[in-house]
Parts: sequence; C-alpha cells; structure tokens
Amino acid sequence: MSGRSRYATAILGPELAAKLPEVKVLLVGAGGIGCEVLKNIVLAGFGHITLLDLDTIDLSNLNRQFLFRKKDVKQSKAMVAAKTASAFNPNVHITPIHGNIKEAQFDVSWFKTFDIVLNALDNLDARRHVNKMCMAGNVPLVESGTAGYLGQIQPILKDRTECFDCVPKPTPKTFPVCTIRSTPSQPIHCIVWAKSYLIPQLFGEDEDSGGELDDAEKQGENAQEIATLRKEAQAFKKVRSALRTASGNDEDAAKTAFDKVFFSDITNLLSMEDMWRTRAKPTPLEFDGIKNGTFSLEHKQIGSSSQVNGSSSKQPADGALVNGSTAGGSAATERILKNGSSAASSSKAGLKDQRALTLQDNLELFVESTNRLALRLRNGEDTISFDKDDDDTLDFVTAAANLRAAAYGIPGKSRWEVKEMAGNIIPAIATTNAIISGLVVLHAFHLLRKTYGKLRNVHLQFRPSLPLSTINLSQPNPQCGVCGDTYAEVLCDPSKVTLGQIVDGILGDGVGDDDGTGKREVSVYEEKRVLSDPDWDDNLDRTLESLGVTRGKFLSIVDEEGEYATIQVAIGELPANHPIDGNSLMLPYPLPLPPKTVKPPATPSLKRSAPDDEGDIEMTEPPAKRVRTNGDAPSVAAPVSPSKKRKLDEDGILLLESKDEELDDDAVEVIELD
Ligand SMILES: Nc1ncnc2c1ncn2[C@@H]1O[C@H](COP(=O)(O)OP(=O)(O)OP(=O)(O)O)[C@@H](O)[C@H]1O
Ligand SMILES: [Zn+2]
Repeated sequence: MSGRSRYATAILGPELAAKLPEVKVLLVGAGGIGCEVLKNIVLAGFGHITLLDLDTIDLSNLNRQFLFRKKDVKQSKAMVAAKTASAFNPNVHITPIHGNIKEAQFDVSWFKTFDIVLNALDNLDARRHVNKMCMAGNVPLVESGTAGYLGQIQPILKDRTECFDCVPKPTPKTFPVCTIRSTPSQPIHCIVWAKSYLIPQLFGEDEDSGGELDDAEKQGENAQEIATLRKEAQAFKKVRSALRTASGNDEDAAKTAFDKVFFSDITNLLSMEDMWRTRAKPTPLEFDGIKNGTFSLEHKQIGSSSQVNGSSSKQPADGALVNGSTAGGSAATERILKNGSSAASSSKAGLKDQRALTLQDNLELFVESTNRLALRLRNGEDTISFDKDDDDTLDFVTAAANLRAAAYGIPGKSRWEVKEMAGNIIPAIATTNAIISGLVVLHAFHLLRKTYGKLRNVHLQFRPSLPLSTINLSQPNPQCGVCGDTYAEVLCDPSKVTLGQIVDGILGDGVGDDDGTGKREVSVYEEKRVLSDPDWDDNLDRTLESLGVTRGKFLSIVDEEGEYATIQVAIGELPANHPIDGNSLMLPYPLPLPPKTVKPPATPSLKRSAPDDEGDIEMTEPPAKRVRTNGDAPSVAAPVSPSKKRKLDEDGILLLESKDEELDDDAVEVIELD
C-alpha cells in the first residue's frame, strides 16, 4: 500500500477508501469553489472525475482560482483545471468538458452515469437545472455557494431531503418601473436603467415594451407618465435604426441617442408639473454644450428648486479605492478612463477604473462606447446585452448611468463601482471557498457511505464565536414541483415517435385500481407550453420533433383530476447500437407509478406548480384558460412569455444585503449565493 492510500484508508476507512478510485463524480463549475473542490477530490482519491464549465479564464479569476496562471487567461477553465489537478495524483482520470450543463447532450441518461454530482456554480438557473436532472436521475447532489464571508452547503437526495427547489428562493431586489424610468433618486436606479432598459432598447431585440407599461398602468402608476413613456418608446425606433446604419467613425448616431434620452425624454418628463411638485427636477443635458465646455449643471439649475448633489462637471463623484480590473476596449476609452478628457479631472486621476468621471468624460465615453457597440451590430451581432465582463457594455452603462445621474443631481460612480453594482458582484473570498469546499467533500463521503444520518445543511457565517452552524435536513416539501414529481425516461427517435405514443406508453394499460397506471385524463406540457389536454388532442398524432420536444427536454404529464403526482418524462436518445429497423421508442420498465398527491392546503402554499415555477399553471385550472400551442415554432409557444418587466426583475440588482447579514441559527431559508 502506497503512502498516499495508507493515509486515505486510515482517514476514510477501508471500505470508502477502496471505493473512491471507482467512484464517478461530476463536478459542475471550475470557478472559485470548483477549483477548491477539484483539488480536494483529486487528493482524496476519487478516481473518475468529469469536470464541466462553460467559461474561459479571466484575469480577475486568478486571485482565487489557484489552478490557473496568467498564461492560461482566455483558455477553457475545465481544460486547464483538469490539466493542473491531474498532476496532483497519478491515479486520477479527469475528463474536462468545455460546455454548458444545460446542453441537450447532458441528458438524464448522462447524469445517471455518475455516482454523485457536486455543484460549484454561480447562478440560480444552472443550479436549478442540475437539481432537476439529479432528481430525475436519482443521483445524490451536493449544492454549495459562497458570498463574501458567507457560505452554505446542502446535500440533496431524492425523496430523503429537501431539493434545491423545495424552498422558494428570494428574488433579487427590484425597483418600481417609474423609479427606474422617470424618477431615479440613487446611483443604482441610473445603473439599472442603463443596463436593463437602455441597452435592451438600443442594442437588444426590437420588442414592444407596451406590455410592461400596461402592467404598470394597471398597478396604478401615474397614467400621464405612462403615456409619456409610451411616446418615448416610439422614438427609440428612430435611434435604433440610426445605430444600425451609421458609418462607424462619426458621432451622429451616438448624438441621436444622446439627444433622445438625455435631452428630449427629460424635457418631456419636465412638462409633467405634477411629478416635480415633491421632487427635484432633472436637467436636460446638451450634447454640444458639454462637449465644448459651455454647459454647466450649476448654471442650469440656478433658480430651480432642485438640490444638486455635486455631480456637475466640476465636481466629480469619488470612486472607491479598490483594486481595479483591466479597462475598456479601445485606446480612446483607455485615455478617458486614465486621464479624463478635461483638465478638471486629471488631478483626481487614480487607478484608471476608479477615477471619478466628469460630465465631459462621460459624454466622450458614451459616444465612444456607443460607436463600438453600433459597429458590433453592423458587423453582424444580432443583439447585445449587458455583461460585466464585456468592456463595451460596461463602458456604455458607466457613461449612460453617470449622464443620467448628472441630469437628476445624483452622484456619479466610477467604472469600477458600476461594474460591481451592475454585475451584482459580491467580493469572493478564497478562504470561504476553501472552507465550503472541504464541507462539500465531507458530505460527498457521507452520501457515498450512505451514512445519511450524518448529513446536514451547513452554514458558514461571519460570527467569530460560531463560524459554522448546522441544520438538520428537512423532509422534501410535498408541494415541491421538482422533487415531488415522478420521473421516467424514454429513449426514442423524436422524428418518428408521436406525442400520443409517449403518453399512452407511459400511462400503460393499468392492471387494477389505484396503481397509478392506466388511461386517465391528463394534460401534457413541455416547460410552459401546453401540448395537449383532455379536450384538445390535435397534437397527439404529431411527432415529438415537430413539436420541438427533443433530447434533453421533459414532457410533464399532469393528472387532470390532480389525484396523482405529475410524471416528468425525460426524452433521451436510443442507444448507439439500437438496430435501425428496431422500435423507435423504448419505454422504462417498470412504468412510473406516481403517488397519490397530497392536496395542497387552502392557504397560500409553497407550491411551484408543475411544470415550472411561475405559479401560473395550476393543476386545477380549467383547460379553457390555457394557451395552447401547435408547437410549429417554439417561439410562439410560451403562454406566458416573460415580459420586459420580468426581465428587469430578473436582472434587478441584488444589493449586497447578505454581506452584513448574519444567518439565524435556526434559519432554514436557503439564501441565494454565488
Ligand atoms: N450553465 C453552466 N454550465 C457550466 N458552467 C457554468 C454554468 N453556469 C456557470 N458556470 C460556471 O460556474 C463557475 C462559477 O464559479 P465562480 O462563482 O467562481 O464564478 P466566476 O465566473 O469564476 O467568478 P466571478 O463571477 O466572481 O467573476 C464559473 O466558472 C462558471 O463558468
Ligand atoms: Zn423539492
């Protein structure tokens, strides 16, 4: 026995030590937590590791993602991490995958090839996806996350513990539409406006924002203001086309955009006297005046009742002194950020990203970044959305937010601060990641040993006297629309198999009462799409492919009476050696037997109604209310396509509330962590 395995055997016990070299583990994410977990499991003796990450290495990762070096920047995280960590143990086999865990090829069959899955992700969407796949494949999962000094791990085992979705997650903090669109009062309002409203309007899909305004009106927001915002939306069309046709070198398109949002829109808003009775009036900004230095906010605001907070061209707001990252994408931007465009700012020049920007700097940065983004559109990019690591969009948001702030007498922010606020960045702390990763692996051991009694949710908190607290695991929430469902997998050729064949096959003939199989009235969904219901069977003769239901997707078979749990049918591929003339559908054996449902209590429940979390499709809902789809084009599908408001909500800034928050010892709430 080598030294390495002797120690492992002594610590882990002979049984687990002997098993680890055969264990197949999937590690999703090779970022801050992923690098730590990978190091741990390689050294602990896990034999077969699949490491998946969609991203490439960024310079800003290097302070904590210690498997990467400067020379690795721009390389695949999974590939580099696998290469570095392989050297730690000659017996390990690491399979790196540079890809998104949501890709169709990573279907339930694929998940089932692992003994355990370890999540090291940074977003809710991917976490929820992996959770669902692990519920579908009945694979143990250890979920983890950190935010600054806080951290948490949660072991998840189907039918034994709560799953990731059993407890609803708090949604990020959002702001009323009108605060963002017309009456900002804090820098964050201007940043959200630039990132979630202006970028989509100018560079995103050409969507009608009418729905959002209709909703706002229904919710009782000022009708006159809504009418003005509607006009505003119309005028955007003109600017959008200017951006898509202008020649790259002049500032015409940028000026058209500037005049619209910082002059005309604000002038329009000013005409609504009511709005400004109780709050300071904004000041329309003048492009040429700012450019040639003759425009001064102080001058403009003399005599107005508004309180100017010192964001004029003479008084730039200070940036916080934190380490900067690399700056923008062009020499001009580099110059603006480093030196400022005006003499007034140069004395304040600090680290270039942290420098306070004057009105003139912001104008120049606005023109410059708008030109870069417009050029990208003209070079074939369909739509551009905000990404904190995309310098063009970050520069644009910095400039646009600061210009808006100036117009409203709100202090400006440095590029660094904007990146932090717009990107929802919570500082990552390497030690927190290391502690959490250790706990992840300890829980992986419990799951592999099946010592389930030892599993705990563990919280790491900023409390020197009690840094770690554990919480006994809760039973699955019977109302959970993810782990409460019954999962089955069919292997098929979606171009040949019809929806009806799947439904009939899965329900089976029934061999008696109450056994959960046999023909019954059901509705069938794919995500939010209704594909059939008891009064509407048009799609049953159509192939899955024609309905857009392909490998990696789920069909939800929902009992019309609400008597049985929903069956989630995962669509998988026929085995490679399946005979060409063989059956194009392989049903699971035995057929799924959904348990009788626990009727939800009459009071508001936690139920994330099947088949998703919208809460808008209840099993008891009368069929007539549903929006049906013939599935021709998946784009017409969703009955409730997320409105812009919703998108804004999702993008909404998650303020750094949790940073100073201490977790209550008894808290079972799972907070969203990065
Ligand atoms: N859908 C997904 N599929 C695969 N990997 C994902 C997916 N979503 C996120 N990831 C990966 O999860 C990792 C999370 O790591 P981490 O929280 O350290 O984020 P980061 O992007 O490295 O750092 P930061 O967000 O602080 O810049 C990232 O490497 C990211 O690429
Ligand atoms: Zn659940």
